[in-house]
Amino acid sequence: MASHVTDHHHQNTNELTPSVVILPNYTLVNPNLVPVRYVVNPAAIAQLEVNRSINLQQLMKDEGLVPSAEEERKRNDVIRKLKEIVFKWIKSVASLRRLPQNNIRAASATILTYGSYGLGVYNAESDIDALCVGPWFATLTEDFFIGLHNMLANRVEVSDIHCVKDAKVPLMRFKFEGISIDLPYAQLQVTTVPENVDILNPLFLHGIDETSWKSLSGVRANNSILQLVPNAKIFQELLRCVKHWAKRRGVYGNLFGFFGGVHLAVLAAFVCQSNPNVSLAGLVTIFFKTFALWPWPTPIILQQGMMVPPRHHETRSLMPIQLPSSPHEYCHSNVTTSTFMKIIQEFRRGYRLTQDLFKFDWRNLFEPYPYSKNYQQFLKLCLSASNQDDLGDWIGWVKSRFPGLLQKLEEFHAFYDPNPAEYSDTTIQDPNVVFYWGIVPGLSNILFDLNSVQREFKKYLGTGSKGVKGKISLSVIPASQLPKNLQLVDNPHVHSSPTQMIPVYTNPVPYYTVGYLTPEHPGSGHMS
Ligand SMILES: Nc1ncnc2c1ncn2[C@@H]1O[C@H](COP(=O)(O)OP(=O)(O)OP(=O)(O)O)[C@@H](O)[C@H]1O
Ligand SMILES: [Mg+2]
Ligand SMILES: [Mg+2]
Repeated sequence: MASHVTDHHHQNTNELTPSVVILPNYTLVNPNLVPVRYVVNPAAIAQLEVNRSINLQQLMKDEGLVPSAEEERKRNDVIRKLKEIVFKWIKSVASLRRLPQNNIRAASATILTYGSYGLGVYNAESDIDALCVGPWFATLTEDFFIGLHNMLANRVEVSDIHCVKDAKVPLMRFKFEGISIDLPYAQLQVTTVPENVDILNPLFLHGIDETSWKSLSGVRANNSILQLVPNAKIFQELLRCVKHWAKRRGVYGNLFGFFGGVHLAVLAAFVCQSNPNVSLAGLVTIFFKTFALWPWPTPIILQQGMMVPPRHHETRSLMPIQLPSSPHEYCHSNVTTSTFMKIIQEFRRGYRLTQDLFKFDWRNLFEPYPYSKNYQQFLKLCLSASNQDDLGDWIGWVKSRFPGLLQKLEEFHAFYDPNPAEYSDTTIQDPNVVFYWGIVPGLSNILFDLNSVQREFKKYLGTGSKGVKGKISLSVIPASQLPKNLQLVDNPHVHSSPTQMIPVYTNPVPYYTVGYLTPEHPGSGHMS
C-alpha cells in the first residue's frame, strides 16, 4: 500500500516536492499550520519541465501514437511499391504515345509524400497522402484517372479504389495493403521527374497548369513547415500531442467545423518557431496559453511579411490560419460560431490544466470529452444503406455536405457540438453509422424546427449526389438514450483501460477534397 501511495504521488505530483520549488510569493500552509514560503528555484523548474516532458513522451508511446519500426517499414514498403507502379505506368504511357526511344528511356514519374505521413506524425490509423508527379505527356483525365487507375485496380494489394474527379484537388483514394492512400496528380512540363524532385525549384514549376499547382500545395506546405521550425523532432512531438488532444476532446475533423491535420501543424509550428529552446512540456503549455489568449480572428501567420490578405471567402474565417508558402491563402476551414466556441473552450481548458502545478497530470489533458455529462440533448443522425459498399459512398457523400448542414443548423438558431466520432446502431438491420451531436443548452431549447432542417438537408443532399444510394434520418434524443459506449467514454473510471470505448475516426471520405468541392463551395453556405 505504502509503495502504491508513493507511486501515485510520484506520478501525479512529481513536479512538486517541498524541497524544490516554484512560484514567487506562493504561500502554503503545512499540516502543522506553519506557513511555508516557496521560492523560485530555476534549476527546480528546469528539472520539473524535463520530468514532465519525459512523462508526456512515455504517455504518447503508451497510447500507441508513436509508430513502431514495423509500421514504419510497412509504410516505406508501400511507398516504394507505389513508386515502382508509377514508374512502370509512365513507361507504358510513353510507349503508347510513341515517343522517341530516348524519351521513353528518360521518362519517369515519382511519388512525394505530404500530410501527416510527410511530416512524420502519423500512427497506425492515419492515411498516407501521396502526390503522384508525372511528365508533360501524361494527362490527368486519361493517363492518371484511366491508365493508372486500371493498373492500380488490377493489383492484389489494392482495394476500395475511388476517383474523386470534380474536386479542386482531384485524386484517387484507395487502400494499399489495408492502408488508406490519397493520391492526387501533378503534371510537370519535363520528361524526367527525379525521384525526389524539388518542387520549389522554378525549373520544375515552369508552365504548369492550375490543377497541378493546387495539387502541389500540400507538398509545398509540408516543406515550408519543416523549413520554418527550428527543430523538426520536437515539432513532430508537439504536433503528435496536440493532435491526440484534439481527437480526444472532439475538436479534430475539418468536415465537422474543427481542425484538420494541416491547421494543427501550422499552430504547432507557430509555437515552435517563437520558442526555439523550450522543451516538449514547455511547448505544450505555451501552445494552450497562446491560442487560449489569441485575439481571434487575427490570423496565424508563419511567414511574417509574406501574407497578403486573401480576397476570397477565407477572409471571413473565424480562425484564419495561413497556408504555409501560399501568401494569398488560409487553410480552408469550416469553423462556425458553434465549433469556434467549443474550440476556444478546449484551448482554455488546456491552458488551465497545464498551468495547474499541484494537480498536474497529463492524463487529464487527454481525457475524452464527456458528451453525456455536458449535454442533455443530442441531434442523432443515422445514415444507412442496403450494403457496406453503398454505405461507404453514402457516408462519404453526406459527410462532404456536413459543413452546409452545420451552417444551416445555426441559421435555425441551434448551437451544437458535432462529435466527429461514428457509432453503429446494432438494433437496425441495415449497415449504418450514427452521429450524436450535442445540443448546447441555454442557446437552443429545441426552438428550431427539426422538420425543416431535415427537409432542407435532404434537398441539399440530393443535389449532385450522382445516384449515391442511402437513407438518412435526423432526430433529437435525450442523453439517456445515447449508446452505452458513448456514455462509458465519459466515465473517468474506465477510460484509461478498454480502448473500444474510445470513438474511432474512420476516414472514408476525402476530407482533403471537401474544402475544395467545386460545384458549391461549402464556405458559401447555402444549401438550396
Ligand atoms: N483544409 C485544408 N486546407 C488546405 N490544405 C489542406 C486542407 N486539408 C488538407 N489539406 C492538405 O492535404 C494534406 C493532407 O490532409 P489530411 O486530411 O490527410 O490531413 P493530415 O495532416 O495528413 O492528417 P491525418 O493524420 O488526419 O491524415 C494536408 O497536410 C494539407 O497539405
Ligand atoms: Mg493524412
Ligand atoms: Mg488525406
